[in-house]
Amino acid sequence: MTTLITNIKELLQVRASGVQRVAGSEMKELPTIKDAFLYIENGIIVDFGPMSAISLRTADSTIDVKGKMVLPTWCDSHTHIVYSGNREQEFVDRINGLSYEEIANRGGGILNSAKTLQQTSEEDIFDQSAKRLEEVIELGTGAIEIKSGYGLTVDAELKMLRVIKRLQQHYELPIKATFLGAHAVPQEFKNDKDSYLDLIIEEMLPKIAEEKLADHIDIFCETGYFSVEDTDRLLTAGKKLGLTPKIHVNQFTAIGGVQVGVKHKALSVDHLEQMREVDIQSLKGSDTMPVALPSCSYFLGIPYTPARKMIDAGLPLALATDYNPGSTPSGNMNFVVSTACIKMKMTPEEAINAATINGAYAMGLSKTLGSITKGKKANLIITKEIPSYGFLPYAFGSNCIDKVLLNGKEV
Ligand SMILES: N=CN[C@@H](CCC(=O)O)C(=O)O
Ligand SMILES: [Zn+2]
Repeated sequence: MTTLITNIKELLQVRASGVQRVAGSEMKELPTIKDAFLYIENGIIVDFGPMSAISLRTADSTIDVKGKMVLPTWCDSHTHIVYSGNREQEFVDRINGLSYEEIANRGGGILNSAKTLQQTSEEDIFDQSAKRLEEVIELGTGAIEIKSGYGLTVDAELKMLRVIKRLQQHYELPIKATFLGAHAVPQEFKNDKDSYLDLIIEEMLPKIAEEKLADHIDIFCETGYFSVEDTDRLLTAGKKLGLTPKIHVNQFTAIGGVQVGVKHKALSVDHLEQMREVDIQSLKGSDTMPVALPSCSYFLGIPYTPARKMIDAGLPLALATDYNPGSTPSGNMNFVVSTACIKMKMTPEEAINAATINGAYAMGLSKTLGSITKGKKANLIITKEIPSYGFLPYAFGSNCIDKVLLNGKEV
């Protein structure tokens, strides 16, 4: 099966193979080809270039996209889209003055979602999550990471991970699974957090490894949740079973989460709304990708990750949604890219790099996704007619996407 896309107004994020991520001042550059073509064979990008260099090719289908742009699909490296029900009441409670922390302390928050999920069948969770996944694919997401963490019992955590596995089998896009059993301390372990960690390490992890249900291990390293010592212990255990760390740190307080992540060679450290100079320094020279989640900052009214400081210090940065029922009930990467420009003062080039190649890196997928490169998957966004690529973040709230292709096929 071959597809030829012709008359592309501008082909964005064109990279030679071997570029796995971009950092610091490199993020300001978004390589493009104007008036381009792109050729796909069996779901893989096999050729592209200026229209003037198009050779006589036959294709099973041709898409003429005059006036439109083509770019790699968004790579959303941090989501919790497998959940049950919603938390609109907490949203209203926050409008009326309660804080996220106060709601959590009253048994709301993550524990509220866990209670609902424990009472929902696997089938029902699958159906609810599949709807969200289909919605974000239409919004241009072509690779995604999904976490467990709303189960908090052996059975419910396994149930979540099995739903993720079924999503992997049903959908065309790559899905990475992350085990987040240490998302919150369940009520019954309130005064005995160590026993909950024992349960995770001794019962959950071996089953997950045996059934090959996860690629990554995550923990909410945060005041009132899990400490740096807990994080160290869990990541050590997870790595022994082949799970790569990808962790929640520095959302509300900076307690050393970045350092423990770097120590364990985490693939990414995510949130980073509270960044000290020492945290920026710790990331320098490491292979760990910092990930910002601006929709979470927007929804909770908390600070934004200091992207400018981080990029200006030479760091790479990825952008993701954090789609979840409590802090970010949105999986719209277009909104993330706009908000990064508007609120974090990232340039359109930086934001697009952060949401494509760097997002792919934060999932361990940048060899196959995240750029227009020969040999990579043809997971592509075809925009509507737009004047420039800067229009994508500028026109926040508008849907600028005409078509999404996964493995070269229109969805
Ligand atoms: N911060 C920890 N976990 C999620 C929120 C979970 C929830 O409120 O349900 C996050 O990444 O924002
Ligand atoms: Zn999260």
